[in-house]
Amino acid sequence: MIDGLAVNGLSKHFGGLQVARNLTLSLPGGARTALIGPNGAGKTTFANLLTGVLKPTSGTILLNGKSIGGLSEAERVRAGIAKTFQITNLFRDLTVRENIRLPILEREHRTKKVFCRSDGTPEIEFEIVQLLRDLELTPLADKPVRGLAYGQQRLVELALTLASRPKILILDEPAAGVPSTESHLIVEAIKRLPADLSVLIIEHDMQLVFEVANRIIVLVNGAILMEGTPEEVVANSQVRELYLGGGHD
Ligand SMILES: Nc1ncnc2c1ncn2[C@@H]1O[C@H](COP(=O)(O)OP(=O)(O)OP(=O)(O)O)[C@@H](O)[C@H]1O
Repeated sequence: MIDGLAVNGLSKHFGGLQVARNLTLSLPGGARTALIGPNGAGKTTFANLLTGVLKPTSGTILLNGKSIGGLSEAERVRAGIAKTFQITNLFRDLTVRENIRLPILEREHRTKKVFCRSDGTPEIEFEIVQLLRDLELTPLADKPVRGLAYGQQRLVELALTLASRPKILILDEPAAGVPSTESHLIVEAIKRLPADLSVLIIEHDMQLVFEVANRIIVLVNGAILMEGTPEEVVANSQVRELYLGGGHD
């Protein structure tokens, strides 16, 4: 059985506009792969094809050898494909702990916002403590989200996503809007993610990409221009010309 995600010949048209062109790639268990490319290259479209927000025009997506093409968004989350929540999904008046409790209750089919204010089962509370620790949020556990720095809020968002116990984690611009003084929080959190989790990072911040990714896929006009190590990508003259700019070194 193929371990992880295998995408084969994935294409998407919006009318006459082709935004994904015959994309073939794999994200094996433990992958730390970045998807980069200029604005409009099709990165978000590709993420939406993986999560089921969009249906492809053609092509297949296999997770651990099984097709997920026919699954809804919710079914794909249950199958193990998760994308980071947008910050607006956080309940700003609830504490960090209460926010993290919500997706766990939901996963356990006990979803009701009112329940997240009080302790769940010992297993649920233990899981929250572990997530808080993994993301170094323990000191902030009982603070309302509204008082946190933006970078810290992004970590809470990541904790919420991890609560679905994903096998494939898509981080869509994890550092977007995070002040440079806080971006190290994001980098460190990504570095501490479970080793066997496959991570796809869509990110414009090249410094962050080079710190956390060991494979980079370059997307241009909906097609893969190249895939390689960060060193190979930086050395590629087309990438330097098209994306990084000729002067990048
Ligand atoms: N629902 C849609 N209908 C029509 N065209 C769309 C739709 N969604 C995206 N597009 C187009 O598809 C192309 C790829 O967009 P996409 O958002 O995937 O690029 P991106 O690489 O994520 O860009 P950015 O880095 O700016 O976020 C763009 O030309 C965009 O205008």
